[in-house]
Amino acid sequence: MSSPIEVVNMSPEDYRKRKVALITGITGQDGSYLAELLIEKGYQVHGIIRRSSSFNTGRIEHLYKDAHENPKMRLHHGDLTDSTCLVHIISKVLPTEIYNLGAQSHVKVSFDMSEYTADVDAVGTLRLLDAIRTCGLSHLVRFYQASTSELYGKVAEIPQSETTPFYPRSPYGVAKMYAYWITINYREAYNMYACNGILFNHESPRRGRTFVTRKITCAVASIHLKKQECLYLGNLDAKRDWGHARDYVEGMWRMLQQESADDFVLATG
Ligand SMILES: C[C@H]1O[C@H](OP(=O)(O)OP(=O)(O)OC[C@H]2O[C@@H](n3cnc4c(=O)[nH]c(N)nc43)[C@H](O)[C@@H]2O)[C@@H](O)[C@@H](O)C1=O
Repeated sequence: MSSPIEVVNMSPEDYRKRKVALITGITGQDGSYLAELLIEKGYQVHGIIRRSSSFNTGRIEHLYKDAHENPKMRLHHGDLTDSTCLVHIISKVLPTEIYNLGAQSHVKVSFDMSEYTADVDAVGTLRLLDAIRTCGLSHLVRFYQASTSELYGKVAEIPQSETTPFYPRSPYGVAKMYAYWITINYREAYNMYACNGILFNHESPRRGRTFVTRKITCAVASIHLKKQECLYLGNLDAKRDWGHARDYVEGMWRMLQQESADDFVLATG
């Protein structure tokens, strides 16, 4: 096994051959599908999880048994609000690819917790990008930023395209707007391979129950089982493009396998 000094002195090609991924937000819908995909592709996968008094690893339990039983996956306690731990984890793991999927991702909640949303979603992205620099890995690591169709917010045209101007309409959208531009800024200022994936809504059986698709499907099941009588919803005029999360995580991986970094939109059309 190579020492950390030998690893950071490798050529970018040899460094990437190690196939080590670090995922923030690994316990979420996308993180769990991405971890599965990367393990299948022969990556060693590392995930950052937030400390919680209750178990929050339900979506990745089938992948993570014990570090001794599954050496392909390791979890680290950490948080996007804590730069020290990000530097510590990155310097230990020496990832070849970093996927920043960690976020306060609920649009409605971002109005109730706007400062927290900005701290995690906007400044958290900056902390992660800067941790890569602090570890001296800017020229070696490939970085994926989970951007969002919420950047289009009050849409300037229908349908949206790569050239549609952004107009975020929530603290979530505005925080993600900062993350989008800081990713581009690090790409241009430090020549980092850093991509934004602007993803439209994507769903799966692993989608959290507070998002509208799962709220409705779970309610239908509960009503059928006579455990619930009615369902209360909010704005019914919104329109959404829905893809499947499993397809979209493959898109994330492909964005990091290009010759040069760019920003991409994923939607079903
Ligand atoms: C791309 C984007 O995708 C997601 O954001 P979202 O589209 O807001 O997701 P949602 O499932 O909460 O809402 C869908 C629509 O449905 C409306 N809606 C009506 N009634 C209820 C309702 O009762 N609950 C909820 N949650 N929504 C409702 C709601 O107002 C909205 O117009 C996140 O992953 C986000 O992180 C992201 O980046």
